Amino acid sequence: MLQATELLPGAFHVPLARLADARGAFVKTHAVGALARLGLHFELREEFYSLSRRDVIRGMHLQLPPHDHDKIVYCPQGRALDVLLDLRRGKGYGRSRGVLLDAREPALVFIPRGVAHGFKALEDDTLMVYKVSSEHAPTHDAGVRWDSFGFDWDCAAPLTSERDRRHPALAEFDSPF
Ligand SMILES: Cc1cn([C@H]2C[C@H](O)[C@@H](COP(=O)(O)OP(=O)(O)O[C@H]3O[C@@H](C)C(=O)[C@@H](O)[C@H]3O)O2)c(=O)[nH]c1=O
Repeated sequence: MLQATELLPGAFHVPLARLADARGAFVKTHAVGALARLGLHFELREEFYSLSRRDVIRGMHLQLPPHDHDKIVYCPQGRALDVLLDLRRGKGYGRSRGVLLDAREPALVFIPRGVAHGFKALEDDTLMVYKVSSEHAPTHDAGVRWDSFGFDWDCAAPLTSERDRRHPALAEFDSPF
């Protein structure tokens, strides 16, 4: 893993080495030792992926205590604007950060519990892979409306889910973190 950037306290963008040869490319996406060198200890409980067309916006999602979890995401196909929103009470509350995830320049994003996650697909067939440190708990699967926290998504007509349109605005969200 290459030089990491801290996006929000405890949230990291970590570039991944892409080893290309005549056959194609090789990318290591999980290395416990490299995460530990960033002070990160991650216990995998579930892994899943989503496929999105261009201008799909998913988010902003997080699981609430006691089912809260850390999350690692990466984009092995396509391109996405990945977005984090800090919902941990304190001076950083409500702060957001966006970072480009491009399969051609692989990187992962580590998202600690208490930080909501979302993204906009910048291309058709954008694949997002997730790893989470607790199991899916539908009763504790929460969110904040994607257009309620002042982030510029630069998207006139996003395709969103019914569930994502019903999330509370940031101003209405009662954070347990
Ligand atoms: C997240 C999740 C969903 N599901 C189900 C619920 C639903 O029927 C279907 C699709 O779920 P959603 O509409 O919530 O999928 P989606 O909007 O893609 O949810 C994802 O969004 C991004 C931004 C994240 O950060 C992820 O952690 C995850 O919350 O899959 C599971 O069975 N297990 C899971 O862990």
